[in-house]
Amino acid sequence: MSPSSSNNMTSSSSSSGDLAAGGSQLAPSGRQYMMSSSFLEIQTLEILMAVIVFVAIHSLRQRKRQGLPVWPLVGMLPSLIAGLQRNMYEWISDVLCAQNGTFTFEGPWFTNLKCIVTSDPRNLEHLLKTKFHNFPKGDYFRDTVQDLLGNGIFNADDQTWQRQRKTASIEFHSAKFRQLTTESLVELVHARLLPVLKQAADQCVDIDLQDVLLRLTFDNVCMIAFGVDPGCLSPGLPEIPFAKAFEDATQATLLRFITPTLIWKAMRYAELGFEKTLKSSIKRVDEFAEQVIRTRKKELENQNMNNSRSDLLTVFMGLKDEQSGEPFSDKFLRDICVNFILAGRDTSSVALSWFFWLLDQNQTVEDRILEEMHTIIGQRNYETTAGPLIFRAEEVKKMDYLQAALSEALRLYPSVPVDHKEVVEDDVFPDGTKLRKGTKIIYAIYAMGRMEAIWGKDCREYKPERWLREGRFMSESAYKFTAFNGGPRLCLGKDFAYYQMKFAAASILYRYRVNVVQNHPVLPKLALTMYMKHGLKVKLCSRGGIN
Ligand code: HEM
Repeated sequence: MSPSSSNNMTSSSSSSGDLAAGGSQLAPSGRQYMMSSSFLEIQTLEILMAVIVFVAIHSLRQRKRQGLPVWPLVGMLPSLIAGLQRNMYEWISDVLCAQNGTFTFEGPWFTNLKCIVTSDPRNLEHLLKTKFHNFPKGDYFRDTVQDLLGNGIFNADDQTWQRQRKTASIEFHSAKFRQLTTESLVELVHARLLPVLKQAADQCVDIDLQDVLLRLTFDNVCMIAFGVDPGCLSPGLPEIPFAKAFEDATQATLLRFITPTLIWKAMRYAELGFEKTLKSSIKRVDEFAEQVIRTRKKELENQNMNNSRSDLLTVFMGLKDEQSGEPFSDKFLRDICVNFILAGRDTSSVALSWFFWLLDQNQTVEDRILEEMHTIIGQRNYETTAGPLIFRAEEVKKMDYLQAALSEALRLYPSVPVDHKEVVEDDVFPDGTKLRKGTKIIYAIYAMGRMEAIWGKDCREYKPERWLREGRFMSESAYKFTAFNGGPRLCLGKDFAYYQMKFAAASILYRYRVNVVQNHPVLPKLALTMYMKHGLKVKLCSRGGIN
């Protein structure tokens, strides 16, 4: 109803009141005209209301599919928007639990927001392993993330992907790379992380642990991917423009997935809203990557450093494009670097943040981690007691309970909460869902951790014990626990990530109790990886007398 029609109705009702009182100033013909025109307006309104109610009831009754109302024109979009207001991942989990693990989302008819969402391990195995070639990332995904990720490993299929995977895999499994990662971690944790935490503890100030951990993994991945140290984790926690630009870019890229393609493309063209942010943040990301590539090229020209460096960038610079026989272009090197930063920075840090938050609520789990840690240290020879305690690689590997506690955190809060594939040829999922060529598939990793059918009645509880058999850590099928993906695209950094998380967590827990600040709001943020929306504000309590 328009404001003017509302005013008319008010004035007409008051004039009818005046009429009843016999006090009207209006001539009879004017009065009749007023009455008939208000009558017409009311009738039109009533008809309009009746049509709206009819359409609503009809669509709710007739077209409620998979528990979700399908509205004319806009499909299931209203339900998605309502889900976004609350917590999108919980909304998806609720729908999937009610629909036994698979449902079809239908967006507005004029958009391409239609996809099949699944959390069924049988479908996951089919998707990620058995019929791997029938489910690439696909054109829709590539088009959506192209501006940020280019042709890097996350965004590539077929030979472009295979080439990067093979090279990176050899590198990740080389002794030199393992040595680089272990050494860089000792340096980062002991010379940077612990002093920053000590300062916060000594001064009794709250600290955003997620921010600190993101700085740690950012510096770490830059060291192993680029061979440069950006110094993000240092006293005073300086703002690093590249890190900020990277975060803005990943967030804006995710928004493209929930915006009709035509709309975000128009926004990109007109440089509006999140597209404007994306453009400027990608520019800053590119500037950083280009500078690193230029510097490395100069270094390699001036000195023969090929043998002394073992970072990924140097390895890829030494290779040639199989098709052209030429060295890789700077643009391709930039894509490789940006993809590895995304892979290595935003995953372990957010996983650790959820882990510390869960630990704060589960004292018995923390006690068991400490007990395990002290038993392992107790097996040391006593000639090495001087100086700060630095966990050794073989000790970290023995920490089975800690590994179980981290896996349990990842089960409930996977760093990559949803992932995407596209159907190449018509197919059928093992659960009977028909898949048409070109259909988009979302596999809901977050929801999988909340399925009773997969984990049992206690699926929402934090129980590291479910990962242990006779005290030893036992990994689960990648199609049931998909936090690291599965099949040929299994996370390449999985072993490194566990080592990194265990080393950092043990080094912190050995020295501090991490208390989450009371009433600090903890919610997932809508981004490509599962950041905590408001960070993780904590107070650190020194365990006393430990260096
Ligand atoms: C808790 C930590 C981590 C988690 C939960 C995790 C999870 C994942 C997931 C879900 C994927 C599949 C993504 C996709 O295909 O869309 C993936 C791929 C990948 N991860 Fe990780 N990751 C972690 C840490 C790391 C680290 C530290 C690195 C490297 C420094 C890394 C390197 C990679 C790479 C290179 C891929 C691409 C594999 C491919 O497509 O062939 N990850 N990871």
